[in-house]
Amino acid sequence: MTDIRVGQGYDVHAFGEGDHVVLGGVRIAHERGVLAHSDGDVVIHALCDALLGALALGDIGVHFPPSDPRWKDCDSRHFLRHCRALLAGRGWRAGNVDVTVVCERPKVAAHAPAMRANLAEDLGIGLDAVSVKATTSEKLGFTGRGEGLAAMAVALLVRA
Ligand SMILES: Nc1ccn([C@@H]2O[C@H](COP(=O)(O)O)[C@@H](O)[C@H]2O)c(=O)n1
Ligand SMILES: C[C@@]1(CO)OP(=O)(O)OP(=O)(O)OC[C@H]1O
Repeated sequence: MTDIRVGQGYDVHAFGEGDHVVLGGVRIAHERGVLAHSDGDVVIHALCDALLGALALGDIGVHFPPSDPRWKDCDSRHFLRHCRALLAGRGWRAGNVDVTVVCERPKVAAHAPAMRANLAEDLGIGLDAVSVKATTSEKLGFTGRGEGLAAMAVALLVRA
């Protein structure tokens, strides 16, 4: 029987009108918001895709279609907790997860502890198993031009 699984996820949202972004469930004041059906939390969306990918369960849009009005402005932590339940129902849990946010601004590092705490709570795992990092793209590409932000995630699953 396989004892571990691994998945990866990636998400992008363009900046739009607004005064904050939500990353890892943390509201961060910013001069732009993001264009999204939900709260546009790229950290959680990438993480959900990593968790779903580890069990070949499709992606976040399969489970939460952007055409469904129930997910309009939805707190993405709801999606993450749902993914945890899907895993648990199949006998798995997250072992550790690692997320990288890519944007010039907002600066993320000071918010990483609160983001990690949210993710750890929603996944039911220890803080030491949840990593959140950030990088600029050195002014290159769409993130470098400040057109949007991206996140990449990797999740290792272990038997519950
Ligand atoms: N949105 C961001 C981007 C980066 N950081 C922090 O700055 C450090 C340096 O970034 P480089 O892209 O120049 O390597 C990085 O290690 C992060 O700690 C950030 O907080 N928010
Ligand atoms: C999260 C969902 C929810 O309807 O919509 P968005 O907030 O637009 O985010 P996206 O990363 O495009 O993922 C698709 C959807 O599942």
